[in-house]
Formats: sequence, C-alpha cells, structure tokens
Amino acid sequence: MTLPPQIVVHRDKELMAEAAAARLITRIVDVQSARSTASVVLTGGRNGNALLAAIAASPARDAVDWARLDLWWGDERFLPEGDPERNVVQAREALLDRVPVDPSRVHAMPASDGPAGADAEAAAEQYAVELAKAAGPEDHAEVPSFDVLLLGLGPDTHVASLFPEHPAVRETERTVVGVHGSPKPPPTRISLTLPAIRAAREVWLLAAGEDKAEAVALALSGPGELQAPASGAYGRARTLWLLDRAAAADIPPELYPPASA
Ligand SMILES: O=C1O[C@H](COP(=O)(O)O)[C@@H](O)[C@H](O)[C@H]1O
Repeated sequence: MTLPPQIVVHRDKELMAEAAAARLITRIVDVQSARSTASVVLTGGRNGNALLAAIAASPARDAVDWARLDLWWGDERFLPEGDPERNVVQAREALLDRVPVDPSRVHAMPASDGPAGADAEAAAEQYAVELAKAAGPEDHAEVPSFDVLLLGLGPDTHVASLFPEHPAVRETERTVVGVHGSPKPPPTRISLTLPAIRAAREVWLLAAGEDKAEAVALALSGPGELQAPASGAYGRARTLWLLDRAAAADIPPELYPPASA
C-alpha cells in the first residue's frame, strides 16, 4: 500500500534547508543507534546542495558517526571526473570535504572518463552492480533499503534524471539507467529508476521557489509518473515533501491545509 505523502512547508528556502538538515541529522543518528550503518541517497541541484551546506554549518553534524554512513547518488551528470557540474563534486564542496566520511562508503556514480568509459549505459550498469553488491537478503530489491533518499524537483516535475515522457521513466527492470537527450544540460546522465527509488524506506522531495510551484501542485495531484515523474517517487515507510511557501503556493487546499503553513 502506498502511504499518502506528508507535506511540510517552511517560511523560505533558507529555513527549509536548515530544517531539512536538522531532520536528516536526527534521522541518521536514530538509525545509527539502532543499526551498525545508515544509508542516504544524495541529490544534486540547488535545494540538495543547500541542505548539505546547512548540515556543514550545523554544530549538530558532530552527532553523526560519519564513518558509519553510506552515501549514494540518485543521479549524476555524466561528465569527466572533477567537473564542477558533477553532483558529487558539488556535494564534496558543500559538505563531504568537511566531515570524516569513510571514502569507501562514498559511492559516487561513474564519471564519463572513468573505468566504464564514455558509455553511459555501461557506467549505469557498473553502478547497478555496486548497488546490488550492497543489497542484503532482507532488502526488497537489487538495491539496499536506503534509509533516506533525497530528491530535488525540477520545474518540469523531473526527479533524479527521470524526465517526463523519457524512456527512463518507463523502466521497470533495471535499477540504474543511462539517460540521453536530457532537456536540462548536460544531455547525458545516469539515474536511479523509479523501482530503485521506491526501495527506499523514506523518500524526501525538496523544492523551493515560485518556479517550482506548478510542478509541486501537478505532481501531488497525481497525473501519473510518465507525465510527472515526481508523482512516482515514494518511499516504503514514508514520503515527505519539504517545501517553502513559494513552492507550496499552488497545492490544492484539499491536499494541504494552509493553516499550518
Ligand atoms: O540537474 C539536476 O537537477 C535536479 C533539480 O535541480 P534544482 O537545482 O532545480 O533543484 C536535481 O534534482 C538533480 O539531481 C540534478 O542532476
């Protein structure tokens, strides 16, 4: 059964990033107190990077045992190693270079000049194998049951690199795919598929700014994942939409009580 998403609206994007950072730190600490390791899937984009920067700025970041945290990515811009547009490079700059992560637990998606070469399909397959190796018998798919999977939301309702009407949104078998002809640069990307995203315990979608308002309202109104990939992104235990007021402005009132904004 798919649980309805929980919507949380913050005053502005700065407060949203700080509150999401506090929420993520708490979640990781809770998981680490119950199990040996926690796992988080990171997203690229402005809101994902703002959340990481807010963690870096928070004194509470020291409550996390960074050596017992596995980090994965929901998507990557298929560019050479070190390219400033790569999501992993931006995540390192915002947070990962400032905390004692275990490099062997930082599972970056392959670069276009990596061992898999410039073939995005081969690179996607390489990442799928890495995910499958990390999955245990208790997991529900060929990927680990990620504790929290973060997603940014594009103004066209894309999540990860799953764009409306693109073949990658229709994928039901593979966990990672190459994406070609992306409407947002760069044109070639690697992305988790919706089945891989839905293996997560919790999926948190982040959106701020008025340019996201239409996408938020559309995705929450349930037009179907082919037209609005974000509507197909949900977790097994919880789906959380973390928004600022501008991004939440067009949500139909029956889906979100404005009094709590
Ligand atoms: O290119 C990407 O964009 C989306 C959304 O980014 P935003 O800056 O509009 O918030 C992001 O979720 C994705 O990871 C990234 O590759």
